[in-house]
Amino acid sequence: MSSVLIDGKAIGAKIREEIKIDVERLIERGCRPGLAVVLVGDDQASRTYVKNKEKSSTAAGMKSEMIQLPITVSQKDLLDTVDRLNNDPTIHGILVQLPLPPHIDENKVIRSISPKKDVDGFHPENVGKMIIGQTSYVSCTPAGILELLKHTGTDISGKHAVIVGRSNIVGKPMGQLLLQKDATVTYCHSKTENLESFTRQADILIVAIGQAKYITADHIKAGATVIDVGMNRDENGKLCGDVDFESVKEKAGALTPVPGGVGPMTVTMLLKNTLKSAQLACSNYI
Ligand SMILES: Nc1nc2c(c(=O)[nH]1)N[C@@H](CN(C=O)c1ccc(C(=O)N[C@@H](CCC(=O)O)C(=O)O)cc1)CN2
Repeated sequence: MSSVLIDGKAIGAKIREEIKIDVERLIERGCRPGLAVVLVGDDQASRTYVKNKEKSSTAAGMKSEMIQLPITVSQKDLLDTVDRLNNDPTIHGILVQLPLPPHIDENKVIRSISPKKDVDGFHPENVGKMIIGQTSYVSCTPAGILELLKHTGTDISGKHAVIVGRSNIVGKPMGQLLLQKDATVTYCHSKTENLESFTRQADILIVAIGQAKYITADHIKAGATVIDVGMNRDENGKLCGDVDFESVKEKAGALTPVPGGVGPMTVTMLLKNTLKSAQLACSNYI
């Protein structure tokens, strides 16, 4: 393997230790950060992520409340649950696990979360602030990727960052964050013609398309930093990313693995946002 492996598990663990210390400090001052996670239905992957969030927030010393609602829950009951959490002073961060079942209006649910407790950074108020460079909660996966780039000393300013994928929670905010760090940003997506002609120009390539091992060594420039956001199962049922790790590792300068790359950073950034929300809320009465 010629490329540097970007170890999100290790970097995330280091940041979580720092978060834990700050949580202890806040508790000493009478304020325990609280995170509420709402899960609708029993999708296996979502259950795993939610359990992980619950476990990680508890390990950081936070209060953790997991609310599981049936897949048949009405939109009203879900909005009422969010409303209750918005008004609970012991809860500083609220997230509703995505995806939601089709009968629920996802945008309406996201908009119902108080922007002050929107630790996922999905509320339009936080997205808008992020785009114009104001302090806000930033979507956890792109925020985690920025941390990975920082920890690996990757130059961003003036570099060409190519984002493959344009979701609201990863691709779009990722490009904006890199733009703020003075990268030249290109967005590619399912309708992009001749994808390789763009990805081969990338100094930093971020891939979030949900297609197992789609990006191969032929798609990349030698020495590029490649960040794999994918979470798929291969033909043997083994977890894999959107990047063909085995071929790309021989050509990239640095590369994230799946698992152990971006995923652990997503949860770490969630804890960081929850801590920040608690610090802000508690500074009002401490
Ligand atoms: N409300 C939200 N919903 C969803 C988000 C989100 O940020 N907020 N992101 C994804 C899923 N996700 C977090 O919720 C997530 C996915 C994967 C991981 C992770 O740590 N993956 C591990 C492997 C896990 C496994 O073994 O299955 C890894 O990459 O090492 C964390 C968070 C969609 N929904």
